[in-house]
Amino acid sequence: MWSRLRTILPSPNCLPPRWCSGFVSRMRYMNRLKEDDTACLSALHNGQIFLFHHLSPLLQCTQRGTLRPAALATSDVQSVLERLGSDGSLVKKSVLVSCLEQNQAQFCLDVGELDQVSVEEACEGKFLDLRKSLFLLTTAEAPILAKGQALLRWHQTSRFCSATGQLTHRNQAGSQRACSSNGIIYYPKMSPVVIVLVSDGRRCLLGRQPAFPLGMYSALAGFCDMGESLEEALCREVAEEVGLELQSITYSSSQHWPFPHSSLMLGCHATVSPAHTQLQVDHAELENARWFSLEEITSALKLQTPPQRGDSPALWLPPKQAVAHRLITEWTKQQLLKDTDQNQRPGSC
Ligand SMILES: NC(=O)C1=CN([C@@H]2O[C@H](COP(=O)(O)OP(=O)(O)OC[C@H]3O[C@@H](n4cnc5c(N)ncnc54)[C@H](O)[C@@H]3O)[C@@H](O)[C@H]2O)C=CC1
Ligand SMILES: [Mg+2]
Repeated sequence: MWSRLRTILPSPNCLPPRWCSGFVSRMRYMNRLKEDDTACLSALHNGQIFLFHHLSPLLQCTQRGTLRPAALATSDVQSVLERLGSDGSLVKKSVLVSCLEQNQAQFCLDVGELDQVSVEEACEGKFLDLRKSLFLLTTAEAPILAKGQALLRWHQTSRFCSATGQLTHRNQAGSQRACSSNGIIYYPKMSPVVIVLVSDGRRCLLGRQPAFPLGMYSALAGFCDMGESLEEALCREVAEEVGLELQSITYSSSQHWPFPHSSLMLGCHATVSPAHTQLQVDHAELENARWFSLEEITSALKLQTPPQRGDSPALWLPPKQAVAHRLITEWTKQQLLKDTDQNQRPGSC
């Protein structure tokens, strides 16, 4: 078995907009807000807030009937909270997540201590589970919600120092917490996860976990063990879950994923020998895994609505925002190109 990691430049839509004018100044401004509590508080007063309720984001319906995250002016959020009987201190629990042009900072805030329906009515929106939201949202704000939820969850579960047992206190941006007794600083935690679309040259391999929505299959994924490289983790996960040995690995792109806790998903393509494609699925990890043809994948990519109970079983793919979807789309394009090349070769009919 051998593996090779080739770093290729992801397609432009995977990259942060660093060539847009103002990118450097925005990044430096964000960095300053993480270090300077007074500047961050002032940015919060002039900024925008995405509200969450018990980690579910607030979405609003657009005039075109689509959903988008509600980016509310901090002053409006402040008035709503005051009307609902909360004192002004709640807004200060916002966490910094992004920055618009003209250095307008964006924050996320969980108002789970207030009545959900009252906030929804006051803000003309609905709090929706983040997983469901990611299936429905098409806007560029989806990653901001994922980041916001991950940061909010980290603060909710990191209130005590694991060395002293004392309370920890956050900075204004919410980018770190410090122990009140010995000053140890804690930063938000992420787990590296490998995700791989395995191909035998003609078909691609997808797996299904019991908790997935009806009909959904995805690329194989798994947490990296301590001490492992990306390549080692990929080879181990594929061997464990489906009993195959990888021949080659190509890096595609990465993604932050907030479920179940924060992960950094490292997305790759891999190949196995067409002579060794027999699967031995570990049913403790996967409900099923199987090879899918290009035709099956292209039909699934066209589906607009998820299969319902009672429908004939149809393949349903992860949402557009998931790196798994990106890997599947990249593989499909590559296969279609290969087919076109073969058909254009002299002598092909
Ligand atoms: N964004 C995307 O396109 C996709 C994301 N994923 C994500 O990938 C992640 C990993 O996939 P799985 O197949 O579940 O992983 P997995 O194959 O490693 O199995 C999960 C098990 O690994 C163990 N584990 C080891 N280290 C862990 C850690 N740091 N945190 C939690 N559990 C750990 C636990 O026993 C857990 O039950 C999942 O969180 C899933 O949400 C999965 C598929 C698609
Ligand atoms: Mg897995």
